[in-house]
Amino acid sequence: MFSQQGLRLYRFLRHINKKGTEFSSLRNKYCTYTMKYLEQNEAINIDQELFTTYKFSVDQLMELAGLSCAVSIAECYPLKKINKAVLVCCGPGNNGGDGLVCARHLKLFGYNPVVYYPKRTEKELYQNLTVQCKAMEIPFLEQVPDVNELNCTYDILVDALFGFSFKPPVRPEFASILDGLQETHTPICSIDIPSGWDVETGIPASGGIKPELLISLTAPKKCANTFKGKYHYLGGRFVPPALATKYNLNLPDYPGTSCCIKLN
Ligand SMILES: NC(=O)C1=CN([C@@H]2O[C@H](COP(=O)(O)OP(=O)(O)OC[C@H]3O[C@@H](n4cnc5c(N)ncnc54)[C@H](O)[C@@H]3O)[C@@H](O)[C@H]2O)[C@H](O)CC1
Ligand SMILES: [K+]
Repeated sequence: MFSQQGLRLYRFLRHINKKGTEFSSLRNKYCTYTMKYLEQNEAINIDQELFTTYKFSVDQLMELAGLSCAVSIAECYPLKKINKAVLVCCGPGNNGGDGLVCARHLKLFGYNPVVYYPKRTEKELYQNLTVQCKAMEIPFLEQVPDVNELNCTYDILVDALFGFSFKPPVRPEFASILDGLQETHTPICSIDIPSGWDVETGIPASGGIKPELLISLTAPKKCANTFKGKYHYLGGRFVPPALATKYNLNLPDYPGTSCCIKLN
């Protein structure tokens, strides 16, 4: 029960809160038009500043990045609407590391991820991420899956092959998996960059993969301007405000405590 004064205070606070929500959603609409789409060098520089000036470790950022990818995928492909088999294709760099983290979180969310990780590195971080996935009974494929397997065995494909350090053209060792991803009709979720695309100009003129979901990390890169898929998400909620200001990122407000935000 409210007193008259309490009721007035309650209504006033509700009004302020509603205005706050309206302001936030207006701001987000504005931000989707003015958000900075990064050049390759800007993405690399921001990444470096996070490590050097802000003293983050790769493990910290990768965990948050991979988690935000798993949450975005679960929002777009909820378990009720889709079966659970997910193939996570991981490349040799940090984009591949995001994929391994994403696979582990998808498993915790109730999906059945399988990892394809053809070019492994000796670095301790990647070895640990691999052990963690295996300890969670996530199988690793030994052979490159063909297009028939991509179509028939999996409900979702996660592309964590290359991120913002990719320099075209694709080297031969990744040609068959990228060909398969280009031909398949199973939905593809790309982490940060659709693999094989130029980070700035986007899909190659000769053709490339066409993801249904793109999860941009930190801020979208210029190639996201040519993305025509169903869902564009932003993840990697770890950017210190001063860094966002320095690079004029103009990021939208993430809703509440969420680690990702839908941009379209
Ligand atoms: N600040 C952030 O937003 C964070 C993003 N993260 C993720 O890290 C990637 C960028 O990682 P990086 O290790 O710099 O590079 P890539 O994964 O893009 O790839 C490097 C890897 O790929 C090889 N390679 C490059 N070009 C080719 C090619 N043409 N053919 C074959 N192989 C190629 C290269 O030799 C390297 O081995 C970013 O996109 C995010 O996904 C972090 O996780 C957290 C911070
Ligand atoms: K990718």
